[in-house]
Amino acid sequence: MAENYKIKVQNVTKEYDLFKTQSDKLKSFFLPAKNVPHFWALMGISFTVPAGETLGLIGVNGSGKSTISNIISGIIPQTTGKVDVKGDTSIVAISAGLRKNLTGRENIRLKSLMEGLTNEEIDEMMPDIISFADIGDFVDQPVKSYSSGMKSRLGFSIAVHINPDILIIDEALSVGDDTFYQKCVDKISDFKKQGKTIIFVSHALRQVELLCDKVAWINYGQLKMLGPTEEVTNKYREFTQWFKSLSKKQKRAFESKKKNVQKEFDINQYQKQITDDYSKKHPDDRHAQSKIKKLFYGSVISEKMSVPNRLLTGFIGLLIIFFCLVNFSGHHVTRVLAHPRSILHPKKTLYVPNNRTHHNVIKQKHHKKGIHKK
Ligand SMILES: Nc1ncnc2c1ncn2[C@@H]1O[C@H](COP(=O)(O)OP(=O)(O)OP(=O)(O)O)[C@@H](O)[C@H]1O
Repeated sequence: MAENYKIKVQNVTKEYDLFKTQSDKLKSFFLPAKNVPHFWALMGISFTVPAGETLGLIGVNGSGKSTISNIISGIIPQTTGKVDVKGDTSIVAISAGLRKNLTGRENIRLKSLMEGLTNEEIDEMMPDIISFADIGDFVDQPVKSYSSGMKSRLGFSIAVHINPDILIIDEALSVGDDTFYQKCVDKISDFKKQGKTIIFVSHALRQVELLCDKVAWINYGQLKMLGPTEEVTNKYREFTQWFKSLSKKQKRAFESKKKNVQKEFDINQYQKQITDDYSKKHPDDRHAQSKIKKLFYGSVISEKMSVPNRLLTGFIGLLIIFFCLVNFSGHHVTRVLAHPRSILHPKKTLYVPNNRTHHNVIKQKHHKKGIHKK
């Protein structure tokens, strides 16, 4: 029987390379990056969200909530693990999805087209989206002139009117005023009644308690707890109160210890641990290793180029440079191949194909000027 879930996340990790400069990042595209520190924003997260459930994601700043939401929405890829999402997702985040140089109205059209709506459907929905966002004449101004509250209103309005199967709300309600917040809560409740699936990322525990059926507490890249809303929020409150009671020095030491674990995380060790756990549960399965390898890497699009791809890209780059130099030298490519040094002695005129040789071209020029050599 098929499992009745909308989102299934299995052993998901996310690694970031902490490049010092943009040029280091660009270089790493072609050459293996050396001495670049790594940071594992997620160190193996697994959970399932059944259809119709509202799951809250809570955790301190930098714990990985946005990273996992963005992976589920398909905005960024995971480093390892499997993410299975059944249906269309629409994400509302304070800073996601709006093009700052386009007007509000243009953003509505662009985002709706990207979600597969036709121009007729968008024309029909446009007044409702504008009215819900309640941003007045600003709808025809570029989004870069909006306050964060206005961006959030517009983003939320577009996302709910597109009517996705799965709605992901990342901190988008935290910047709106009370009236808009109430409108959003009503809309989210409507969504819940319609049996839609929602992921709600927030630091506002009261909002989480009001809206969520279950809560996942993400703690420094790991799933610390998943369960009924009150159980998890109560434990999280205890943790934040304990953390607040620490001195500044103790807080810094605690955070740096956690971040070091994220820097030193060993993906191979983690894969081995998951394989061992699987083998203990299924002692007769001789394919445990390959199954876990497939689970880790089977659905991952690598952001890094493999060695053959690096070599191929480098070779194509060299070919392009070679043909540019040949063209610049004015010699025929066969001559350059036969006498490579000729590339260092460019002709005065560029290579002319067929019978329009250098000599003929000069002759024609002289002819036009009326110069006749005997
Ligand atoms: N592009 C990136 N490059 C390097 N590190 C990144 C990148 N994006 C996120 N991170 C790091 O990954 C970790 C998780 O970030 P994320 O935004 O998911 O946390 P969060 O729980 O949503 O935080 P907040 O509550 O502050 O929004 C953080 O330590 C962050 O610095």
